Amino acid sequence: MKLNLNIQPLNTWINTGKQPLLIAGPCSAETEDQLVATAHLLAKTGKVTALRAGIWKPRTRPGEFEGIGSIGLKWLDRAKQETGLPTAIEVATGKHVEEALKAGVDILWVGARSTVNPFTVQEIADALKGVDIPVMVKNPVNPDLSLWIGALERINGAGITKLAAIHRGFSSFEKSAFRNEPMWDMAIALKTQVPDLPIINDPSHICGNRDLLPYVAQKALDLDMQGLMIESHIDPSVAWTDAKQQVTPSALAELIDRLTLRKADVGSKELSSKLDELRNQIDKIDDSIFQKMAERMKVVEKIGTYKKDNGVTILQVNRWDEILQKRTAYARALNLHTDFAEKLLELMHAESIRKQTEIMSAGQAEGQAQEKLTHA
Ligand SMILES: C=C(O[C@@H]1C=C(C(=O)O)C=C[C@H]1O)C(=O)O
Repeated sequence: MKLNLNIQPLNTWINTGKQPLLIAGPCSAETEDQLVATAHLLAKTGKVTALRAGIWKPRTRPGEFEGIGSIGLKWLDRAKQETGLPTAIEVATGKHVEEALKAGVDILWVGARSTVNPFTVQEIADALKGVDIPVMVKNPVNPDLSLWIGALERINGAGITKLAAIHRGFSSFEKSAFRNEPMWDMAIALKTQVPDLPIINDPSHICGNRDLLPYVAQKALDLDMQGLMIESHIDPSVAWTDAKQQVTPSALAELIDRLTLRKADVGSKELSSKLDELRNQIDKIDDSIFQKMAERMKVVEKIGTYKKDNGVTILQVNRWDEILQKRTAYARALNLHTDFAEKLLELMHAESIRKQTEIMSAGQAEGQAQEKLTHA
């Protein structure tokens, strides 16, 4: 289902001339020198679209550096005057919005910890009423697409049409190579539901360490995201926050140079007719996969009826296990990824269980209704 948000195209409110669009700057504004010097080095790379810096930092545990606060807004303004870079900061309260607007900040973003809380988002939205400023909404900490969309709707509802989403990954109990699981499917689902909404990827918070940045940045661009937000510090080794994931401005420039830019627009006739031909093949194959699925479901229905008549349970663990083993081995032989085969089988099995449950309970529901009638 497509969602209608009132959004202005990205190129009407940010300079999309640089490829890729890049918002860079330190995780936190620490001192005036650190911020201004970093900004100059970033501007010198010629690759940066806007300067970011954390002024108020939401920290998980108390007692950590919680941002330099309002004074940093003056430093940010100086950096902007000296480099010409527009500025971007996170706001988490109505008061932050007021102060940022007064200080002439150009772009605001709502952080992941705020997006989870509709009260906070509404407070920010209320403070933005009647203001014409670009706002970006980071995904909520937890993988909940509705919360992300809800926050975008609240900000849009306040009249903000220069709107974008930021994909910064999702918190997960299981430890992996990433600080925040990318769960790319969430960003794809958002793009599918709100195709006009630009999505900026934040490799720094997904990765949590600088080594993984190129991989995530490239993947984001290949998924047709509209830009990147990457943390950059003049000397990451002494950064007060997120030292491991920040890169120097020159390392950032190198990283950007190594990215391969691909176009979303299929463009030329030759390219599009070749793609059309291959897509026709995909259409036919997909149709036959669905026909086979429907055939399988017909057999499942017969099995369901047979089990019902003979008092046999729906779930048959041994048979299910046998299917999992045999089919994943077969999939491997066909060069299909085991995870993919398992997921597909699990989906089919769940649907098979659902269908058989429907068959088993059909009579039951009728019986219960009959019983109610006779007792009435
Ligand atoms: C269809 C059956 O019921 C369930 C569904 C299965 C399937 O869809 O392949 C396999 C085992 C059962 O858990 C069956 O018992 O064969």
